[in-house]
Amino acid sequence: MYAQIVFPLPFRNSFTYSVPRLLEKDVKIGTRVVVPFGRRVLTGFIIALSESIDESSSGLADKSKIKSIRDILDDQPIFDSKMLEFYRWMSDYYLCSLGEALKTIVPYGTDVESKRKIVSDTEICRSLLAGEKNKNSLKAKILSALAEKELINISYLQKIIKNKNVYSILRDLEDAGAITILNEIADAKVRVKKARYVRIALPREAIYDLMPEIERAAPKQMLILLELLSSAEDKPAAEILKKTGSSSSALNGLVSKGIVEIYEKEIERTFKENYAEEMKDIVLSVNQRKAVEELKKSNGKFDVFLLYGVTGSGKTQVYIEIADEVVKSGKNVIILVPEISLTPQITTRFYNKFNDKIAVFHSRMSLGERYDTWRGILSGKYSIVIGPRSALFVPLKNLGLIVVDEEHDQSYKQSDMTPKYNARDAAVMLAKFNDCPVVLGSATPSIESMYNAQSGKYKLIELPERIDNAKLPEIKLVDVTIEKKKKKIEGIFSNLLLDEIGKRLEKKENVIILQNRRGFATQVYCDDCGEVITCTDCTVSMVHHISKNILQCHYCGNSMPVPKACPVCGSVSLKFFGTGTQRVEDELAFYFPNAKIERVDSDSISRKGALSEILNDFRNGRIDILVGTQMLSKGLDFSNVTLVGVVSAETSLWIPDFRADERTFQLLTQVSGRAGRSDKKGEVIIQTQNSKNFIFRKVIDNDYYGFYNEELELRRKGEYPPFTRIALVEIKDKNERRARAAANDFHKYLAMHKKTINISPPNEAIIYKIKGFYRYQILARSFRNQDPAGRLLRSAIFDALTEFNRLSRHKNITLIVDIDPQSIL
Ligand SMILES: Nc1ncnc2c1ncn2[C@@H]1O[C@H](COP(=O)(O)OP(=O)(O)OP(=O)(O)O)[C@@H](O)[C@H]1O
Ligand SMILES: [Zn+2]
Repeated sequence: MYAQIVFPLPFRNSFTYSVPRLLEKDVKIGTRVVVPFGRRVLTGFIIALSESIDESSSGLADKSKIKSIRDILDDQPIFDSKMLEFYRWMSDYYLCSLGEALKTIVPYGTDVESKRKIVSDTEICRSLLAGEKNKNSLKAKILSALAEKELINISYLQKIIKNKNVYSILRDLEDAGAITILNEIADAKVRVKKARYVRIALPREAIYDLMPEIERAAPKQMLILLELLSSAEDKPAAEILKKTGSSSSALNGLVSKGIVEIYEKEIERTFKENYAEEMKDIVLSVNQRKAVEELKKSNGKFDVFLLYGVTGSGKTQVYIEIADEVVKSGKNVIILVPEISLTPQITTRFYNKFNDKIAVFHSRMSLGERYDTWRGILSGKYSIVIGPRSALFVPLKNLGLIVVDEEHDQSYKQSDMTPKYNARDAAVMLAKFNDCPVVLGSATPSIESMYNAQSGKYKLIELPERIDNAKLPEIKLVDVTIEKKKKKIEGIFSNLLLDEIGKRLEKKENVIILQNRRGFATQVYCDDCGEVITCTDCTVSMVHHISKNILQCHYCGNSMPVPKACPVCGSVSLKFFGTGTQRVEDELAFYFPNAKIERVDSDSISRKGALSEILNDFRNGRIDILVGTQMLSKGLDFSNVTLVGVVSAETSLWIPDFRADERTFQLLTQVSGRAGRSDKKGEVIIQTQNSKNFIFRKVIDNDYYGFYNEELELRRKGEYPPFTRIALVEIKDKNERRARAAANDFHKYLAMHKKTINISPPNEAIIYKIKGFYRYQILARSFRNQDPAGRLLRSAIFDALTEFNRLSRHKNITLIVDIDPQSIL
């Protein structure tokens, strides 16, 4: 039997392996296997099985060269043939290999990787070294290292001789009998957790008979027995020993008498959310009921719905109702939410309804907790999975519905790793392959999704009103430049905002203050020469963090002490500029010394559980004011919040990116939507230096459609999505010249397609250097009417990649293709 295997690596073809007789009964399409690959051992996915192979077509010269599978990792498939079609689409659409697409199924840390070691015959190595004429040659260096040590890791060898190209020499040495290369499989990073459990091995009657004797001779054993008899369930050995204060010798005594047995049992690691809310009894409003009825019209078949419901319109309850219907019909549901660690509220509400039928994923879980939850899904334990973008790829069978909450959110885009998928768009495809409906919900739908709804591709459902007749908040704009002239601004706050905060504190109402930059001051510059202190590895300014009194780069994490003088001219008049959340918190504490203030940003909530605690305290009135970044704009539902303040609205508006307006509109509308969600009226004060920008009018008027229409025109003029399909190619290297040369090369190959697609010249990226890499970008686009599915665009890039890898002298640089990029910075 033969298996076709793909690897989570950039090569696109599959490889043929033979299946040893012993493993034949366990190999299945969709399982992971461990196989030799070149000189490594890798984990791959079986995508096909066959009894024989067609030697002419597989390009194999010799059947005897086919290697065999070593091991099978999964006892059941983690994907089926339908899923395989979906992952083929992913690899085709995002231009990655099938193996790279399949890798998204597997939770991080469960791969088996190879760690290779060399065992050397030091004698032979020494004599070979003596025979080397050039003692500075690479071979001589390798030999002298091997003559010293009998056992050495290849990676360590590469490090001490400062050269990676050791393989061909090592192969020669192995042929010469000087060394043996061992493949040692390093264990996966996560494994099933097991613990020793104790159970009673005799009938109770028999034990009662033995008791008097045990009590007399071994009182500790008696304590253990009583503990075991007191509960109906088996207990972990460690727990029993601790509880009875006895040592393991007492327990072993009972084992040797045959009274108890010790066995191994799997411990399931689960995450317990600290945040809790009571379950409300909810009767759907008329609009909610209508929405649910609309959704049910799909009859379980593929359909895409855009649920546009204003903030506080009760979208969550609509998801819960429809999910409940689907689960009752025997099918399963995936709910995607943005960066779930930030939204314990929505998970808690689902949890209250579905209890142990629901599996929750989020970034605060440990690897073990994730792995166990994942295996629980595979074994069919759960009907609903809720999580961030990666939850789309869980091995949940029999899918009946996908919900993407806050579909406009940027965090659905994978921006760090290949494939750079957008989980919202992938969700639509996954629903298509499974022939089930998908619901995209938002109070600020993305331009693309609304365009699809307007053009009839998606079905639009609206929730135009807030629950319980709550009104949308009243929004006021404060022009900081004008207020400064009138001397109506102190520090970073306008008098108006300070007054309003004061009023809320008196009334014991709550306040949310948004400033979308973390740190204290976002720029440090020299007042004499104008030098701005930037990161040594990135072309961005360093941010002052006051708690540790350091400057930190938010792109690479580099930090340094605050300099005493300008590094260029030596002047001591360094100025701190730009406002981060720490400074906002600091100033608020100055104006309102008696208020309880907490900060929510990625610095302050890094500790597990910190966010849940803060939100609990906020809900229970132990915190008056929350200050934070965009984290505060997402889905928070606290009825006592009556004021939202935005310190400076332009943090995202000035970013030179075609989505800057859209992002800013969404952020301001969403954060405003946290105010006035109950009978208490809400108010929002937005401070800006840019009051003329059109988006502010739209935010103030709660005019989503007005914003949409105006922005759509700008996109049409700028030739951006949804009118074009775009792809961003990033070429980067630590060597500036090489990066530029490679970008020019790639551009040359891509330009061969300039009849069908529109290609920008290779430009320096706006952030030219990140983590020491110089970055060049090429923006490619095709027009929707000529290339509706984006096929021309992708095939042009694919061809250029092939040519580049075949011909360019610079192919060793890093090249990243981003289809449908979220930003072009
Ligand atoms: N039919 C109902 N009757 C009473 N209360 C309801 C009803 N539906 C929802 N609610 C409550 O209304 C509040 C707002 O609902 P929810 O948080 O789902 O709004 P949302 O549309 O998701 O808003 P946002 O987009 O701002 O996150 C919640 O506290 C929820 O429990
Ligand atoms: Zn940096």
